[in-house]
Amino acid sequence: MNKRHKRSQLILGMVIALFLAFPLFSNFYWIDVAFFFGVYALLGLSLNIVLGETGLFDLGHAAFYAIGAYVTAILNTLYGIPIVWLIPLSALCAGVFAYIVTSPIIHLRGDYLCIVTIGIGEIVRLALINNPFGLTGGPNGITGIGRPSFGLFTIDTSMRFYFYVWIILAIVILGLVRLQRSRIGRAWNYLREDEIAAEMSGIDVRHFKLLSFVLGAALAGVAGNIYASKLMIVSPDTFTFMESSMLFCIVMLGGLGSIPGSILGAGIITVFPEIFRVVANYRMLFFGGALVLAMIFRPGGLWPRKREIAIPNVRSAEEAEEMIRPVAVDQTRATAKQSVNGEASSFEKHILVTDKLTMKFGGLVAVKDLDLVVGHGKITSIIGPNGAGKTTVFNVVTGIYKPVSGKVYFEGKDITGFKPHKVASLGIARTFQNIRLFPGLTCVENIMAGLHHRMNSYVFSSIMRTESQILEEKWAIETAMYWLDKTGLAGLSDELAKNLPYGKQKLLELARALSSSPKLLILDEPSSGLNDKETEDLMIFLENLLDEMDLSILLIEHDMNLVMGISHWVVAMDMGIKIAEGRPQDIYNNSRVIEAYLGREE
Ligand SMILES: Nc1ncnc2c1ncn2[C@@H]1O[C@H](COP(=O)(O)OP(=O)(O)OP(=O)(O)O)[C@@H](O)[C@H]1O
Repeated sequence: MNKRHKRSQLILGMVIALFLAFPLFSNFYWIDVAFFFGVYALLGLSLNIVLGETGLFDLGHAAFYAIGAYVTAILNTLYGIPIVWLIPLSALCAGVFAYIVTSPIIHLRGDYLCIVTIGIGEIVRLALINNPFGLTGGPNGITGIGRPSFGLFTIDTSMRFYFYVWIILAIVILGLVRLQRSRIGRAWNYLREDEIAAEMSGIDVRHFKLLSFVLGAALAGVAGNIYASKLMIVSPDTFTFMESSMLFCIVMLGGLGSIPGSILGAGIITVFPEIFRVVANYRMLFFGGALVLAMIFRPGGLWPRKREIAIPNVRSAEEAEEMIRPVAVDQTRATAKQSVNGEASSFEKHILVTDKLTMKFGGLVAVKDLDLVVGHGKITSIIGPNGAGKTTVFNVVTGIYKPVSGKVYFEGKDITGFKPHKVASLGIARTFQNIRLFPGLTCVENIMAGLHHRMNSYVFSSIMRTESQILEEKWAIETAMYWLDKTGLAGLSDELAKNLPYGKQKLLELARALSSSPKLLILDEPSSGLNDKETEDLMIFLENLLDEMDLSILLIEHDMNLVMGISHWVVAMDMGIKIAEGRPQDIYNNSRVIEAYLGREE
């Protein structure tokens, strides 16, 4: 057991001891405060999934809390369904409600999403006040809600509620920690850091955003159930915009994506007002000031998440090889395919084909009727002056833009208009002209993004830590370490991507693309910002990759030495049109290409 592990266990032991001893040295008033601390910790953690992990601004989270509380109140008072049975039902109803209301708006970002979620919160509150179908009791709410009971044991005292909520919280924390360290948690973090890079790495943006809303809402629903059974009354004035704002503060104050941070934030929000009750009128002023100061001096929150990946135990070389093998197997698939019958078919020769591809931005034709072929196992370069439309071609091929007309075929399959994550999962990986990494995540986590679509574990297997999930995680970490090593970044596994120098960031982006075991690698100006030596190393690296992986490469490059040095085929573009194509030497001497770059001699 290492030192860190021992320290964590010691801290955990102390926290449990404090938790058990707390009722012994406090009165009922403070036990009740501790209960509400637990409820707000649950709520903070639920919003942390949406806001902290996924970066989605949700200022209407109290709506999901309300759904949980009202489902419990209605079904318990009208039909006598036991409170404990209503815990999963509250979670389910809040989750389904979140799915229904956020599905149409999930594509919204930042402040737009924020405003719409405020609207959702207000609509729910107003609906509760209006007493639909006579179910919610209007402004007075619902009274007479029962207590949770387990057989003959009923949770009916402050002390029991205290243990009840904190035991549920402990189970929730365990599940969330596991989720955070799984493929699901990483996918959420990738979305928070850079949505386009995440989607291009094979992550279904819509799906994972919805998942975070649904799980966050379900957890808020559980908090609603506990709250309703403790107070035995629910009314709309609990679930106001102020309540949502307070939950927002909990997450921001604690630190985005930090589980201990959200608990600390909940502690501050619930315990401090009680301590400062004598100056009750100035409480909000104090909060506002504290939040401003916290954001200035600790913009990452009071207890930010420390990012590190638990590297699996050192294993024998054979075991490591076994783990990484899937990459090698995938990499060799094309070789076998090409050698069938000696002569490859047209589509086997050309991994990518575009047919009369056209892309417009308003009145500007960025790409016009482009016919492009990328040879199987070859390096094809697109060159052309600034604004020629090269990056637009990449964006259309990778699904970021939908073309106005024309088709894109990958391995003979029409992929025109496919979403970027679908394109990535078919075997196309790319890097970007202006590097798009996940800056706040470690190098290993960045590379693991490329492995996402090759992994299968989901919510249940991640929370339960099934054997297959553990194995898959180990495989992903081993594979990421392999590519880290291969791209010359060994030793930087736990370094945050944003701390790397520019050249290393480029390599990291390349490692992420390669880890997905692509059939076609698309590189947008890979040598920009590199010095001559680094460019030469890159050239050798790419050529070696072709030998080792049987990969096809399509690149945009301004460095003519690189283009002429490694390309098998060069396509020249100007003003959205293909003006020439051929072997590098032919293009080098082509008068139209020279003219496009240097202008016509008067
Ligand atoms: N999202 C967009 N909206 C509007 N116009 C765009 C958009 N993306 C590209 N363009 C325009 O399309 C044209 C082609 O741009 P593109 O970035 O594809 O050129 P490029 O050949 O890659 O240039 P560079 O070498 O400078 O990167 C340019 O005139 C550019 O301004």
